[in-house]
Amino acid sequence: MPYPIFITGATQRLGLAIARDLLSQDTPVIFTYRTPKPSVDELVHKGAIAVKADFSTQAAIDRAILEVKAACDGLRAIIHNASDWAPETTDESDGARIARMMAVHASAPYCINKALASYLSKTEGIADIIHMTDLVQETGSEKHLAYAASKAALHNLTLSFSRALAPEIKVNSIAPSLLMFNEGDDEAYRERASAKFLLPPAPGAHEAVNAVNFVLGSDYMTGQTIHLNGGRPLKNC
Ligand SMILES: NC(=O)C1=CN([C@@H]2O[C@H](COP(=O)(O)OP(=O)(O)OC[C@H]3O[C@@H](n4cnc5c(N)ncnc54)[C@H](OP(=O)(O)O)[C@@H]3O)[C@@H](O)[C@H]2O)C=CC1
Ligand SMILES: Nc1nc2c(c(=O)[nH]1)N=C([C@H](O)[C@@H](O)CO)CN2
Repeated sequence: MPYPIFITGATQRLGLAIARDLLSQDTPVIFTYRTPKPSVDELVHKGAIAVKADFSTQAAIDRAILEVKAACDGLRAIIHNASDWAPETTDESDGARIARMMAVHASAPYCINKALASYLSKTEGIADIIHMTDLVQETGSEKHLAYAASKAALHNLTLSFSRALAPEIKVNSIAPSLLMFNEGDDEAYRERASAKFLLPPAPGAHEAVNAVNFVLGSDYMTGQTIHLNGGRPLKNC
């Protein structure tokens, strides 16, 4: 039996597509979820192990790490997908918002990678850590300042962990921009967004699935970012 892949926030959209794809390849999966929903049961029914975790607090991050350690002897990979695309208008103080964004996108991956690196080292061949980041780590975002800053921190962790964990563990990022629209994005938003890309935006979750499989299949790539952004940085530059 191969060691499992641990994926955070795996019960909707990109994370769910990645988890389903791994299970279809007979790769065991351990996943976290925050909100109970039918996809939790679906993944468990397919053999995955569920860990309930809200990464907003350090205590919850530490609890999740203990649960993952109890659920396996080793890991093939960790995929940090859990994320909250919080705008600057959320009903909380600025201090609370930046602390929460940093907890979910930087503290959780940092603590999980440090705590589980020895589990990854047990895998036969090279193990992987994949950080789901975002184009805005490089551009910033006037509507999602705290979110963008925390994704930039995660990008930086890709660089540091790739140095610290080689050669046993590869560490890479996948940095999307608009792979999927959200429910509630109206036609005007979709048209405005589409004008910002060289390629038609919102291609779907399979783009992330393909990128994950490429990273897992490579023995010679670490500290890198796969940019899935439809050429957005080159539009009108
Ligand atoms: N979709 C896109 O176009 C883009 C995606 N990305 C990145 O790709 C990844 C996947 O994107 P997407 O599928 O759209 O993400 P979603 O926002 O749809 O889902 C992210 C998941 O993260 C979980 N999550 C949110 N907050 C927390 C928290 N505090 N603690 C634990 N889990 C939490 C949610 O869990 P639950 O549902 O259980 O509450 C949710 O299932 C993310 O890292 C995202 O930033 C980057 C750029 C563009
Ligand atoms: N956790 C999430 N992060 C992001 C999402 C999302 O829905 N959940 N969406 C985006 C946008 O598609 C953005 O890329 C469009 O400009 C970014 N991050």
